[in-house]
Amino acid sequence: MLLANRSLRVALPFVVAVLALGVGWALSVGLSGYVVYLAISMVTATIAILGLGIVTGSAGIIALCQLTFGAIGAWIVSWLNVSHAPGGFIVWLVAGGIGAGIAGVIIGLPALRLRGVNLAVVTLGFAAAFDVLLVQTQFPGQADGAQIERPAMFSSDRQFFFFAIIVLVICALGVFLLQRSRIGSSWKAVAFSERGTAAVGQSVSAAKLSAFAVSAALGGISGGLLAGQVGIPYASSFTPIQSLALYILAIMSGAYLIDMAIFGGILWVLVPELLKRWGVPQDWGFVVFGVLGIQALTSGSNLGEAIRAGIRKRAKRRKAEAVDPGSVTTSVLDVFAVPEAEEPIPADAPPVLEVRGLGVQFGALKALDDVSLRVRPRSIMGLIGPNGAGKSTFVDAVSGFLPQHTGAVELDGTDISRLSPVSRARRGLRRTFQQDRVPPQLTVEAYVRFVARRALDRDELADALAFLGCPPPEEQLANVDVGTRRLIEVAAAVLSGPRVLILDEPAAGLSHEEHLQFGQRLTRIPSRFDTAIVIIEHDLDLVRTVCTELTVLDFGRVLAQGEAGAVLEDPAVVAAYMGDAEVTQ
Ligand SMILES: Nc1ncnc2c1ncn2[C@@H]1O[C@H](COP(=O)(O)OP(=O)(O)OP(=O)(O)O)[C@@H](O)[C@H]1O
Repeated sequence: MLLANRSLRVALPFVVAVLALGVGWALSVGLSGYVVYLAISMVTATIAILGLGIVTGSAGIIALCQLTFGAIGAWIVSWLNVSHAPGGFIVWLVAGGIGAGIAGVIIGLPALRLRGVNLAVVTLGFAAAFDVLLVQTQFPGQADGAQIERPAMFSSDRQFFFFAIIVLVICALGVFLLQRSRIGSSWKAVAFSERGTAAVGQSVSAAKLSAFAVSAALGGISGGLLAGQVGIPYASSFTPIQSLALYILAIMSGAYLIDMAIFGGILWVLVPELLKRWGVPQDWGFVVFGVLGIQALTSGSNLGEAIRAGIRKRAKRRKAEAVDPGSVTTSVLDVFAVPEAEEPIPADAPPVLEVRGLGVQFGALKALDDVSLRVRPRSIMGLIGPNGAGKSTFVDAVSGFLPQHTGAVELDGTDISRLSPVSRARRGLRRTFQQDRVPPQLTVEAYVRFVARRALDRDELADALAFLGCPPPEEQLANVDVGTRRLIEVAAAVLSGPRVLILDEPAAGLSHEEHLQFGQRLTRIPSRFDTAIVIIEHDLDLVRTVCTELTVLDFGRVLAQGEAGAVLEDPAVVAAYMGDAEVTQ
């Protein structure tokens, strides 16, 4: 049954693709000549919007030059056409996509450093500059009236429409599969938190540049198709203002969702066409798109998300009515029956993490001063201290987010002090954050697989989720409360098989009951998953229950260190905590 479900899930996109081809063919035969021409425009716009859906919708990067990539694709197709390059239109179209993809990487390079308005200016500036260049130099063959040769099998408008549908289906299927891959998860992760992305071993630059490349390649394919549609492309089809309007359509519709990209493509053609029929100048279409964009930006959501949220809400209500409340408790209790491979660690085993003389200075403030500690394999060390003691600074420095630190950090005897956060994470030093860094656009399963960075079978994944009291793999993270998301973050990090896992206040946001349960589960992680844990926690009850060893920081220095019980009774530690309102003794 499970196998049948899985096969169905794998086959479904391909079945939908074949059905879409069937519908496309029927439309190519059934629609009137004029509507067929409009429908080709709809398809080319949809492909460009699909690309925008990746860069803006998934990766959260502003890019206002999508039609410039279209112009690059059209230029390459025109040039190959006048050069009578071998392979014909289909090969030229692919070349246009690749050329635009390369341009996308080049334009994406500033995006590694720029954000928001600055990036908008750069991309719009590129669009404006390219537009001026195109108007001056024209497309190859434009002056001589050289028509672009369509593929022999798809030479009429009807046939070319079906060809455009085939291209759209291939692009949409590619985007669908990419969105569900590691690359797609990296786009959504980088949109939510760059630090969170780097901390799980994913290069932020690779995530951003791949989003730009794929998006621009789709823009190039769209432009190449448009060139084939019109025969002789003109710069007026690829102006910066049109790129802006397309961007607005993409954010308004939620174009990272394929159906909404198609909806955006339909609007792109339908609005000007309706205005034309009503005798209103077509440029008013930009005003309509502008109003829709303002509405989307002010509501903070998009049409696709709103529709899906409504559907999910109804499904959840129906599911809640059907669930037997007793069954949940049983599964949580079952988790504690899972046997663990307990191999004793020799007392003289070398530390997995050794920090020596760590120092961090912010201006005149010494946030960390000569901090040293050793974490033994499969141990749980608590890192505690009053507010502002330097705990989070310690985690940032050890995990590579504060490269200016002094002192040494060794993982399994290897000095990692000079490595980036990504490299440290890949070597098995994982961390979580005090703030929520779990991208809500992903499902629990997609997030866990992305963080784990290794092949996980479904049972292993479901087991670890249940072990930490997390929701099932198919649950959308947007539907999960922040406290539970922190647990999913821990489960995912644990499944990556880290040598050391540093948890920065992982129980924040959990109820008292969940807090206790979390503590119980935490004590079993080291032996079950063969990892050592360093936990920062304010709740000394939890610290007392789970930690074998403690390091206490105060004003950036180590105040006390050693066996947990003894450290908590140290008069200096008690004095440091006196009056700290957040501590519960
Ligand atoms: N980026 C920064 N620039 C300047 N000062 C900073 C910066 N980050 C932290 N600090 C300062 O360094 C000191 C240690 O801060 P840190 O956040 O590490 O403490 P903490 O023990 O984690 O506190 P809390 O328990 O409240 O999270 C504080 O005085 C803080 O104001």
